[in-house]
Amino acid sequence: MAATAASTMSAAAAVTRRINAALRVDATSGDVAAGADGQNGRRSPVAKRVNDGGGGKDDVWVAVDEKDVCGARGGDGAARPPLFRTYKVKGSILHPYRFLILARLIAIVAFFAWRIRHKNRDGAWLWTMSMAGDVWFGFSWVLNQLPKLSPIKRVPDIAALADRHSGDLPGVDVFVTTVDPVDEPILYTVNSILSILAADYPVDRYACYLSDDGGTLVHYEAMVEVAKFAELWVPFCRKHCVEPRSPENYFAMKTQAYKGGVPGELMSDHRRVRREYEEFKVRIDSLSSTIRQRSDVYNAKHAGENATWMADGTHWPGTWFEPADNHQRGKHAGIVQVLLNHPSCKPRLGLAASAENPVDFSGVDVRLPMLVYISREKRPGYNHQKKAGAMNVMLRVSALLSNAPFVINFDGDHYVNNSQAFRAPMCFMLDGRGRGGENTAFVQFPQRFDDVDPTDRYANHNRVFFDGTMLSLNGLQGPSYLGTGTMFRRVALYGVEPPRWGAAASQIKAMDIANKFGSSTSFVGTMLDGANQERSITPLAVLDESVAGDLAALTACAYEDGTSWGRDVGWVYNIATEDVVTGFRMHRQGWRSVYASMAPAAFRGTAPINLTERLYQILRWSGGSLEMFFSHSNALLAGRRLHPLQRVAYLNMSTYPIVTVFIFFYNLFPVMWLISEQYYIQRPFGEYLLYLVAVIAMIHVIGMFEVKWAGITLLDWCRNEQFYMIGSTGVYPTAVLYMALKLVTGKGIYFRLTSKQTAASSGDKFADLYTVRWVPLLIPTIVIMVVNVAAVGVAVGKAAAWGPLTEPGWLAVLGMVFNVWILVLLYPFALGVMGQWGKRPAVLFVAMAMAVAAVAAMYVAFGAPYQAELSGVAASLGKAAAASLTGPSG
Ligand SMILES: O=c1ccn([C@@H]2O[C@H](COP(=O)(O)OP(=O)(O)O[C@H]3O[C@H](CO)[C@@H](O)[C@H](O)[C@H]3O)[C@@H](O)[C@H]2O)c(=O)[nH]1
Ligand SMILES: [Mn+2]
Repeated sequence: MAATAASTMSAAAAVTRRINAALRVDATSGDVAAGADGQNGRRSPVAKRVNDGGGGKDDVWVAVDEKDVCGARGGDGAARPPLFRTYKVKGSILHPYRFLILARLIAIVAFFAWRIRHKNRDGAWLWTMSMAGDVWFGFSWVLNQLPKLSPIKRVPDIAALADRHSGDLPGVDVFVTTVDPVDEPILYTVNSILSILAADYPVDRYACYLSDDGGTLVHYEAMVEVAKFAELWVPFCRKHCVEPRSPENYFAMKTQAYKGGVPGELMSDHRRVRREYEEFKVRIDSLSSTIRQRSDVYNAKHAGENATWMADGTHWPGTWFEPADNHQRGKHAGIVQVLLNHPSCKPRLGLAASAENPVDFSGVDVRLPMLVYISREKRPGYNHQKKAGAMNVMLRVSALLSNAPFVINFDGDHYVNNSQAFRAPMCFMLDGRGRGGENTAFVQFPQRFDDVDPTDRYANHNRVFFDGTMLSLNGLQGPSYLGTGTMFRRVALYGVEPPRWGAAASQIKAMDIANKFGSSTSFVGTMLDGANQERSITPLAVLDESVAGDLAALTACAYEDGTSWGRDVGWVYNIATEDVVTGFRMHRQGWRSVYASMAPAAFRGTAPINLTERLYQILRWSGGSLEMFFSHSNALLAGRRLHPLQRVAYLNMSTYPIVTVFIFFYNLFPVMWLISEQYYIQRPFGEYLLYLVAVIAMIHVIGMFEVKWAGITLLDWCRNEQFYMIGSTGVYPTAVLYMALKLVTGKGIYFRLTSKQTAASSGDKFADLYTVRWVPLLIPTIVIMVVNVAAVGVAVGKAAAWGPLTEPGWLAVLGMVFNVWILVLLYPFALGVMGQWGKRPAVLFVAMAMAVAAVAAMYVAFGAPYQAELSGVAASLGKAAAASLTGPSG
C-alpha cells in the first residue's frame, strides 16, 4: 500500500530507514498501521490514529474505544495512546442480528410446544426420538449462539507500539515442532525457521527453537544450512522490506508492491538471492543421500559399524539410518545444539558489494537471532505425550538459554506471513487498559491456510470455523484448536495465577518447587526472571559442562516423573487437543486472552488436502473435544474465575460432536421409505413443514450476518456447510462412538500425525487431493449417500407412477428436494472418494443419474403400490430438514 510513496523517497532517507528498519518498526511495512506518508511513522500518533480508524473503510465495524484514543494526552502531558483498537459490529447490523436470534429462539420454543400438543400416535417411538434430537439441536444451537451475541474485533496498532516501546520490547522464545522430515516435508520446516529468523523484531530480543521429535541428523543438518542461508536471506529481507519472509512463499509470488528503500537494487539482489535459494533447496533435498554417502565412507573405515555420521566425523547421537541400540526411533539420547548464538545488543552493519559479496548490505544490520536445535530424549516405556511433551521440553530448555517472558509456537508447516507478527501480540500484552496487559495470558491470531487446494474443497472449513465463530465470541478468547501461532506468557504456562506478577513471584516462592517443577535447580532458578517482561535476554557466555549437564537433565524423559508437568504446569497431557485444554487451564485460573487479527494475516500454514487426512484431523479434534468434556477440564467443573460466556463457549466446543449422532440418523432415515411406506413423523403435515422451513431459513439468515463480519465469502460459507455435513455423517459420530468406548474401556484416541506430503514430494502440487486412502471412516458417509440416491430414485419412481402433478407425485418431488440437498452437501466427499475420477465431475453426475433411473425403474416395475401412501415422503421430508436445524455449529 505504501510502495509508491516509499519508492519516491530520497536515497539518503532510504538508507537511514533501512538501518531503522532493523531497529524499530518501519511504518511502511506495518500494514496494520496507517498508510505511510513518507514520515517513517513519525507523525503524531494521535493524529494518525484518528485518521486511519484501524480497520480502514468499513461498513461493518465501528471503533468502541474512541474515548481512550482522544483522551490519550493525559493531564500530565504524557501521551499514552492505546496499543490496540477494539471494534464492534455496527448497530444497524447487530440489532437485526440479535432480533433474528431472539425470533428463532421463540420459533423453536413454539415449535416444541406445537409438536407436544400434536403428539403423533402412529409412530410414537419415532416421534419421541425425533423430539429428543430436536431438543438437543435447540440446546446446542443456544450454546453456540450465546457467546456470539456481541461480536468484537481487535486490531493491534503497531505504529503506536513503536512509539511507546521503541527500545524495550520484551523477549520472545519461538518454538517450532516437527517430527518427520518426510511426513512433514523438511522444506516447510526450513521455510518456517527462515521466516522466523527474518521477522521484524529486535534480533537480540528473541530466540528460535526447533524441536525434532524424530531425532534425525537430516533435520539437524538442515538447520546448519538454514543458519548459513539466513546470513543472506535475513539481511535481504531487511534491506528490501520483503513480505512474506518465508522464501518459498516469497518467490512464489507474482507481483509485489515494493516497500524497501532501494528499489533500484531489488532486481539484481532478488535474482542473486533467488539463485542462492534454489541451490539451498537442492542441498536440503539431497541431505539424506549426502549423509548416507558420508556414513558409508566412515563405516567402511570403521569395520563393523553401521552408524550415521556427522560432518565432523563423529557419531550422530540421535536416530540412525540403520537402527541401533540407543540410536533408533523412540530410543535415543537428548540433544541440544546452539546453531546461532545470541547476538550482541549493538547493530552490526554488513559489507558493501564486492566480488565475494554481490549483495550490498552496507546499510543493513546483519545480526541473526539465536537458533537452537533440540531433540528430547526418548526411551521405551515412557509416554512421550506427542506435541505437548515436546513443548514442555522446549519450555525448560529455553528457560536456561534465553528465558524470554513470552513464548510463541509454530507447527513445522506454518510460517510467519507478516513480519510484524511478533510485535502485534505485544500490543495486547503491553497495553495497560482493560483487556490488555499483565492479566493477558495469551494472544491468538487466526490460522490461515495457503490455498493449496484449487477447488478449496476441504481446507476452507478451518477458515470459516475459526473466523466465523471465534471472532464473534464477545471479545472473549474462546476455546480453539490453534495450538500454532499463539503467543503465551511464560509464567501462565508455569501454572502461576494472575493477576499480578508481583504476587506471582511470591506464588512461585511458596510453591513446592521440586515436586511441581522437577529437580533442576538451574531451571527453577530461572523462573522468577522468566516472568519479568522488562528483562532483556542475557545470553549465556559459554555453554560449559555444567550447562550441558543441566540441559541433559531437562530433556530427559525421567525429568517429569512425579512432577506437575502436563497437569498444572506446561502444556497439558493425555488429550488429543493439548492446546485447547492448556488455554482452558489459564482461563479457569482467571487469566485473560485476546483473539486478534491483522492484515496481512500474521501466520500461514498448510492444511491437509487429502480427504482421508483431513477427516482424521477433524476426528482427532472432535475426539479431543469430547475427551475434554469427560475430563477434569470440563467447563462445568471450573471455578468462578471463568467468565460465564466463556464457560458456555467451552461447553459448546466440548460437546459439539454429539448433535451429529442425530444428524447421522436423520440422514439415514430415507431408508425407511425404501422398505416401507408407513411412517409419519408429525401431523398436520402442512404446519409441520411451515415451522421447519421458518426455523431453517432463520439459521441461514443468521449465518449470512456472521459471514458479513467474519470476512469470508459466500463460497467459503457454502464449503463450510458441506464440510460440516461430511463430518456429521462420519467423523463426528465416530468421535462420539470412540468417546463412549473410551468411557467403557479406558482407552483414548491415538494422536495420528497429520501428514502433508503433497507439495514438497511430488511434481503435482495437488496430487494428494486425488488420492483415495480407503479407511472405514469413509463408510458411514458412503452409506448415507447410497441411501439418499436410492431415495431420490424412489421419489422419481413415485412421481412417474402418479404423474408429477398429482398430490402424491408432488409430495414425492418435494421429499426428493431434501434428499438432493443432502447429496449436494456431500458432493465434495463424493468427488474425494472418486480419486482420479474426481477431476471429472461429469462422471459423477452420469453415474448418479443412472443409479436414480435404475431405482426409479425398479420402483415402477415392482414396488409401486399405487395407493395414496404418502407417509414415507412426509417422514423423509421431516428428517432431512431437521438435520439442518443447527447448521454447522462447530
Ligand atoms: O509426537 C509428536 C507429534 C506431533 N508433533 C508436532 O505437533 C504439531 C501438530 O501436529 P499435526 O499432526 O501437524 O497436527 P495438526 O492437526 O496439523 O495440528 C493442529 O492441531 C493440533 C492439536 O490440536 C495443535 O497442536 C496444532 O498446533 C494445530 O496446528 C506438528 O508440528 C508436529 O510436528 C510433535 O512435535 N511430536
Ligand atoms: Mn499440522
